[in-house]
Amino acid sequence: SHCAAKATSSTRPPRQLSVDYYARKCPQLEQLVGSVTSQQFREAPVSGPATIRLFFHDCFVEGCDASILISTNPGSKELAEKDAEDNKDLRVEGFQTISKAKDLVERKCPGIVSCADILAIAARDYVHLAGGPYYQVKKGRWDGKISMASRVPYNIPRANFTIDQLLKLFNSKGLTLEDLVVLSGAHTFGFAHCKQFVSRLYNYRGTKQPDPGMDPRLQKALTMSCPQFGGNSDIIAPFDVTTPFLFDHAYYGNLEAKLGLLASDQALFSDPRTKPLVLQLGQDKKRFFQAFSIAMEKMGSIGVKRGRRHGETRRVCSMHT
Ligand code: HEM
Ligand SMILES: [Ca+2]
Ligand SMILES: [Ca+2]
Repeated sequence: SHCAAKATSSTRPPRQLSVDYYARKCPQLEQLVGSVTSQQFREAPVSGPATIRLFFHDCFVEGCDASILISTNPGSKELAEKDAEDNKDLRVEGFQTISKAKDLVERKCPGIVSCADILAIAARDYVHLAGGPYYQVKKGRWDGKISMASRVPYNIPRANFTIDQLLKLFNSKGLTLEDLVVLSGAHTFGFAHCKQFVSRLYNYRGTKQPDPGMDPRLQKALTMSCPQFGGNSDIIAPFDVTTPFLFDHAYYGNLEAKLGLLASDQALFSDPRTKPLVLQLGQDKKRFFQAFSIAMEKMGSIGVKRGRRHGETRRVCSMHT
């Protein structure tokens, strides 16, 4: 009847992604993206961590909709997401990867594939290229119409967040305590600027002492690159002192050894809710890889859009259509 029809249309099933979404319209999509990511990876390995972080920052603001890729309109008062303070340190290599892949995909399958899906595929490619797991990527995300710097701050976690703050934010995205621990494992590669951890090196919480949760040898080494005041703001340190370019489970072993770089990393080991999982993942690479694949799929489906009302398919990822 009339009422039943109305009920179905307003309670549509959750927007679903699928592995074979482009099977008919762009069957060679993954190869096209793969040719770009493998070349970029050879020429600039930092493209890996750069792109995975880009994907994370995209999904946490407005959902996985490529809102992070939009450039601020010259002359506009409102800044786009990528120009927000918390996104300033996203490396260009991530943006370049997506722009190159999109150019190639547009040549072969014009007007078909969203930038959001290309970002999800490229992130997976780099995880695998760096030695991590290979997992299928579900597709069907539309690109978003909104990109506002003002929506970034309360959606992106900070290096000094407590586990309570991290959990609250992750829960608000539909992610669990386990997802938080597992996804933080992405800090198995890549780098952070001194300002993100310098508060742990000299005067931790006003004690005039370093953070007791940091190994003294790591603390010493980091003070060499990061002076308390007036250092070079371009200096970076690896998240994983043992294998900074390899996607492995060393991150968790490092936390056990007090070698976590950010306070938010080391907090995963000091909090009794997350410590058991850190210990397990540190001992079991296979388990970490499986869990990471599942958690990336979950993160990759946050706030997914479908249809013209909320979405668009861009020709150029940095510009709305
Ligand atoms: C749990 C909360 C998290 C916090 C507080 C956090 C914070 C940070 C910070 C401060 C940096 C350094 C930025 C810089 O100085 O340039 C960074 C880098 C990075 N983050 Fe996270 N992050 C978190 C979760 C994640 C997640 C979930 C992922 C991906 C799944 C991720 C992937 C990365 C990667 C790969 C880098 C290195 C980027 C590069 O070298 O270019 N992070 N993160
Ligand atoms: Ca987004
Ligand atoms: Ca590593």
